[in-house]
Amino acid sequence: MEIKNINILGAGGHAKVVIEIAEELDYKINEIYDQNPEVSKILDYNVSNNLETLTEKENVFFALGNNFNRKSSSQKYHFANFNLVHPSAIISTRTKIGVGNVIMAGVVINSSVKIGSHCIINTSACIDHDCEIEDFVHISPNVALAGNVKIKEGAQVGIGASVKQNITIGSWSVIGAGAVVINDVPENVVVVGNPAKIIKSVVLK
Ligand SMILES: CC(=O)SCCNC(=O)CCNC(=O)[C@H](O)C(C)(C)COP(=O)(O)OP(=O)(O)OC[C@H]1O[C@@H](n2cnc3c(N)ncnc32)[C@H](O)[C@@H]1OP(=O)(O)O
Repeated sequence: MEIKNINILGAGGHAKVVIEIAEELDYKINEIYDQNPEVSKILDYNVSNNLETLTEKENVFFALGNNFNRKSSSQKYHFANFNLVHPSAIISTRTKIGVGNVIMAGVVINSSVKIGSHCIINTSACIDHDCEIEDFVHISPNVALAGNVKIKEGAQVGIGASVKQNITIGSWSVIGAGAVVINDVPENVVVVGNPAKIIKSVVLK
């Protein structure tokens, strides 16, 4: 049987879920890295803080919840050319999908969806027909995207939010938990509520 190797960058809460999906899919986890010198263990794995050696590694999977950090890591490291898809996810065979994405338990992706690279499609999210999700996006748990929604680069749709059909959410914007989005959202803003309204600009960290 082919041995599938993976190195993981990130050792926080999100990384725990990524690790368990990789285990479920029979990946061999070579090493786990985190820049925080106070983090030396995750689950039952040791964590290396020597990120210099990570530049030499292949198949690095970015288990980082911060969308901007996944983008900057993708410019530094040899990223994984595969996706980690939980076996319980239901994904239309007509989905086009890049690399480095994690698709968690209970996700449903319907017909003709496009997903870029290094996205998080979190637990039980539903992405309906013809949606387009660009790179470095995070679709949080229990989000519902209706048909033909476009989520631009680096945006985060917060837990439990709903987005009406044909809506576009601008790059790096944040949709608050539980929001109901019925109008297009420009780039670099935070929106909350029902109906979702802009409350501030996004400061990228
Ligand atoms: C597995 C996982 O954990 S995946 C991660 C899932 N997590 C999420 O989806 C979190 C999404 N984030 C949120 O909802 C955040 O509250 C944000 C991004 C919308 C705002 O966060 P902050 O920038 O820290 O704003 P802050 O907490 O200061 O709130 C600003 C105002 O908006 C209000 N507000 C914040 N979030 C929401 C929300 N989701 N819905 C309604 N109002 C909200 C606050 O009450 C506050 O109002 P006030 O000024 O009248 O007091």
